Amino acid sequence: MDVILVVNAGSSSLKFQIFAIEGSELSRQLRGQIDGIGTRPRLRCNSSDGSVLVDRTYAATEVPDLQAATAIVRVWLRDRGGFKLRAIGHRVVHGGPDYDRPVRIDRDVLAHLTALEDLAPLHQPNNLAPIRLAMGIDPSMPQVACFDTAFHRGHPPHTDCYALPRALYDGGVRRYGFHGLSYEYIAERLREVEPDLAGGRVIVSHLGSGASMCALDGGRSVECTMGFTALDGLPMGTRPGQLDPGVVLYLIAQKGMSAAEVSDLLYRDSGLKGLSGVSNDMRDLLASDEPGAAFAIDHFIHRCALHAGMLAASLGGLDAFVFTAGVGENAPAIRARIADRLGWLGAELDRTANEAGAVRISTLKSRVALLVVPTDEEVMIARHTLALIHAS
Ligand SMILES: Nc1ncnc2c1ncn2[C@@H]1O[C@H](COP(=O)(O)OP(=O)(O)O)[C@@H](O)[C@H]1O
Ligand SMILES: CC(=O)OP(=O)(O)O
Ligand SMILES: [Mg+2]
Repeated sequence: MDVILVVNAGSSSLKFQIFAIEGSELSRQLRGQIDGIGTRPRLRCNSSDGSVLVDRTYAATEVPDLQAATAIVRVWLRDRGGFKLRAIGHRVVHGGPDYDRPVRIDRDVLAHLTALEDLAPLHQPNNLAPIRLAMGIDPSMPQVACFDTAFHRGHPPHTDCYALPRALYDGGVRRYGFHGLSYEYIAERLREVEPDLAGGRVIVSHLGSGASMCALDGGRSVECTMGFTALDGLPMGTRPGQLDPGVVLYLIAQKGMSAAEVSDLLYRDSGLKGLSGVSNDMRDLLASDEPGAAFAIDHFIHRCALHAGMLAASLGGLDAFVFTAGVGENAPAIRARIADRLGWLGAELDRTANEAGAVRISTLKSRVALLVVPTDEEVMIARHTLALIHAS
């Protein structure tokens, strides 16, 4: 069976899927992930009919990082056999100013993407490591990079610039936005499940370990809370979200911190983890009695509400608000608190539907449709990969 392997290295998880190629169609064969990397690692993989192929937990020290997770997944996939690998599609978080669509990877592309590693230190090195590994094993294997940033590349310059001297914009310092594969998938999915809303004004809130919101106007991205890097916008598992740059200057000038120390603080020790002193994982915070856990959640909800207001302003109103990703799909208590803060926009939560995990979780009289739509960055990557290998 000819297949495409899709690899998606997030900040706390490694997700993978295998799709059989059936002409111009794809059929999912298996879907797996190691999540909780460094905290509570768990390898799970299901076949297309939902049956469990593996479900195994590890000690945090056994899977401390993405590299260890990649090694485990590689061995597990190799032992399964039965697939003829035709191409590998990768999620690559940062595409910089030059890539506004997926690209077939060669050594030049890889060098270009390597130069962006510092702009996405939690992701880009992890995204590129499996590309290099596969290139070393079989240089002729087609590999495709699909970017988080590409879906947002149509933002006009006056919205994706910072108010800095123009030369910096020209040199690439601009708001790129991230989670674009997730937003592209949701925009397509909305056309199937909610065609009337898909053409309207929609905010998608991708609330996972990394978190952002995207304003979709008629299915096209017009704003994203993330910017030059995936640090901006909402508070996240270990990242602070929006921050006065004066804090960074203060830490360097007054506290004597090096750039590397500030980077570690902002990428690894802030967000829910830094604020709560308990965990970066929303599940742990929801289960905790520590006052820090409740405080971090209060902050998260508050910032989500503020950013939702900003994006609603960018759209000039709101027709639908979509929850997705790890927290958005699985935490009804968080959805309820965010939905309550959208009341001024006319949103009204149906609490029973929310607890039951329905797709539409707003009441019939709600002026804003509240939806839960599971994301699938991997199928988006597989579609792009298939299109590129067919085109070449
Ligand atoms: N049942 C749940 N309740 C609350 N939060 C959850 C639940 N399941 C997963 N999460 C949260 O989702 C996060 C992972 O989201 P995900 O989108 O998979 O992240 P990423 O792709 O950034 O690694 C976890 O850190 C956890 O906080
Ligand atoms: C861009 C980003 O933060 O991605 P993730 O949520 O997968 O960590
Ligand atoms: Mg993710």
